[in-house]
Amino acid sequence: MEKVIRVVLAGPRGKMGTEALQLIERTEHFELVSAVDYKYGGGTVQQFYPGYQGEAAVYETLEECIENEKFDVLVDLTTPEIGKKHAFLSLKNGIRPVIGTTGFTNDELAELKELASQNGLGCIIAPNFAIGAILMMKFSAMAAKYFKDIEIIELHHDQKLDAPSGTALKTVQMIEEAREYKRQGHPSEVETEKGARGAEMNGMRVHSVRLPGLVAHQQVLFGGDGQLLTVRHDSMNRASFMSGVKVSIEEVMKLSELIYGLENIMD
Ligand SMILES: NC(=O)C1=CN([C@@H]2O[C@H](COP(=O)(O)OP(=O)(O)OC[C@H]3O[C@@H](n4cnc5c(N)ncnc54)[C@H](O)[C@@H]3O)[C@@H](O)[C@H]2O)C=CC1
Ligand SMILES: O=C(O)C1=N[C@H](C(=O)O)C[C@H](O)C1
Repeated sequence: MEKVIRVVLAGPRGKMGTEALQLIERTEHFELVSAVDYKYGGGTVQQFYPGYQGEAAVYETLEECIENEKFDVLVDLTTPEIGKKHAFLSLKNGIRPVIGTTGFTNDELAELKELASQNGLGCIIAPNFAIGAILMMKFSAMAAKYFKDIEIIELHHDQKLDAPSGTALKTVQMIEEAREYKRQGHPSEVETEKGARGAEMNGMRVHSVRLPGLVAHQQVLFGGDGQLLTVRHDSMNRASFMSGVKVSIEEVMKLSELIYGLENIMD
């Protein structure tokens, strides 16, 4: 039998958190120790997750949870601001973080990497847990060797707090590793309306669409002489992210360093 991994979930009532609760519950070798939720602090998970048979308590803050519980992994599916705070706090307290929130700067990633290595702890920061999205990024990096003119369009639901998405930022980073800086468009182009050409990153243009009805989508457009290539991924629901969350909880237990992006733990 596999060793049981004791998990705490931050953000259990969110769109991702609700899926993650179900994943933890149905996975035999995962144990939900407790949840962190500012609204239900002092209560139990049963209060907002009908049908749940366990006794996991809810803490208002991660600090309180760490003081009272023993666990292996923190899964964070809250907000960019809280995800960052929880990543540092976990590593400082001997807990392995699996962070799904986005918005980490390079300096913050470097600081967390150092902290994880110093403490010999695994830490996974995953801009996107969906296998298809990881392949979309890998294919984009491959294509960038041959097509230097690139525009990224990421499309998300209108409740998303950060723009561009973590996936778009990671895609830019992976493309940067595969191609030199190249400024997109005409050298003398002018935006008569600010923002019309999107954000400029390593010469690429990144456009963020926010609409009700969307979940999480991205297309990377490559232009060449007389040809276009589009690499696109669509998450139609949050279940698409759960196999990546499961693998991350399992893999973070075997790591003693920080991994940024699941492509680094895929064969
Ligand atoms: N890496 C990935 O593959 C994915 C990452 N995400 C990211 O995950 C995060 C959550 O996404 P959704 O579930 O769609 O958002 P959501 O808004 O539905 O859920 C966020 C939850 O966090 C809770 N929360 C806020 N502050 C908190 C705190 N201090 N302590 C505990 N809980 C707190 C909120 O009450 C809410 O229930 C976002 O940052 C999003 O960008 C979303 C989908 C996929
Ligand atoms: O907020 C979301 O929904 C998502 N966030 C991640 C991101 O910023 O890339 C992953 C996915 O796109 C969904």
